[in-house]
Amino acid sequence: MTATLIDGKAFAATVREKVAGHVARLKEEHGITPGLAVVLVGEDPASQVYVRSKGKQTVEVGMNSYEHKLDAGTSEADLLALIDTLNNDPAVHGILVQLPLPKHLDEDLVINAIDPAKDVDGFHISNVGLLGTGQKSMVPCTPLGCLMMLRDHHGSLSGMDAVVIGRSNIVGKPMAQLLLGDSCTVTIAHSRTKDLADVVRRADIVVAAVGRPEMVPGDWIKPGATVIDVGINRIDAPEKGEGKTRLVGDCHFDSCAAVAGAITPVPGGVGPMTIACLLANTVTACCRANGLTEPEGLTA
Ligand SMILES: Nc1nc2c(c(=O)[nH]1)N[C@@H](CN(C=O)c1ccc(C(=O)N[C@@H](CCC(=O)O)C(=O)O)cc1)CN2
Repeated sequence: MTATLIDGKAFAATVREKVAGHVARLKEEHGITPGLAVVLVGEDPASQVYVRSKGKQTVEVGMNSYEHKLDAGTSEADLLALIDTLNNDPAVHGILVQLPLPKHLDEDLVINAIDPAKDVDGFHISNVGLLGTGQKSMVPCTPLGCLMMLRDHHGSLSGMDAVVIGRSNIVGKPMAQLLLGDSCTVTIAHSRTKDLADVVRRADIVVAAVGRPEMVPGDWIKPGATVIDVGINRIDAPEKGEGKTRLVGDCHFDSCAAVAGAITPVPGGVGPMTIACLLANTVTACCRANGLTEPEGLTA
């Protein structure tokens, strides 16, 4: 491997430390404790792990955590009623509904019921519009984490060629907006993109967010490029024993790392930054709600 490893786990720890410092200041100087409400509907095992981790890390940085675990059969009306209660609760500065939701619930309707000022996921249509027009918004956590790591590694991103593979509302589209905001020349590639390999080969920055295990091989990567791997895919790992699995990204790590200048690993890359940025967004939302100066370096 020749690439520098961008250690998301270590970087996330520094973000959490900064968040904890701001939380302590909010308590001491203003008597305010930021509060984050996380809503989980159903029993998806991965979602349960993420929600537990969010609650634990929220408390560790000194904030209040409010967990709402609802039955898989919860009606849309009951979920919307809970969101309304949280929207009107002054102790709650951030609201997050864990995705995916069970099939009978309309994700767009539910997300757009959250007060945009408390939408720490940045998925509400108002925040999407504000980000798209370069205005102050809540920024989705995963792309924000990627941007923080890229800025930390490169300093300025101005003028760099960036290719985002994947056009999801949660990662691909907001990631492209953020890179554009930092004056990159941005291409969004997807499943219908012609000559994907050639498109990716032009990029100084590759952000892979397609959810297809090891789809990007090293020979697609321009020598010295920075590879940000958003994918978290569980695959069979018979080499570890019968029935065993392991996590891989959307990029084939060994071949990409042999060519890239820098690369994020999976696990331990983008994933830990997602929760760290959620905490950062909650502090930002709390400061904005109280008319206080928001923390520097924790937003886009
Ligand atoms: N409302 C939301 N739902 C979902 C989001 C989100 O940002 N908001 N993102 C994902 C899940 N997610 C957080 O919710 C998340 C995914 C992965 C990680 C992480 O740290 N992954 C580890 C590996 C974990 C493992 O061993 O399985 C890593 O990459 O190192 C954190 C958060 C979908 N839903």
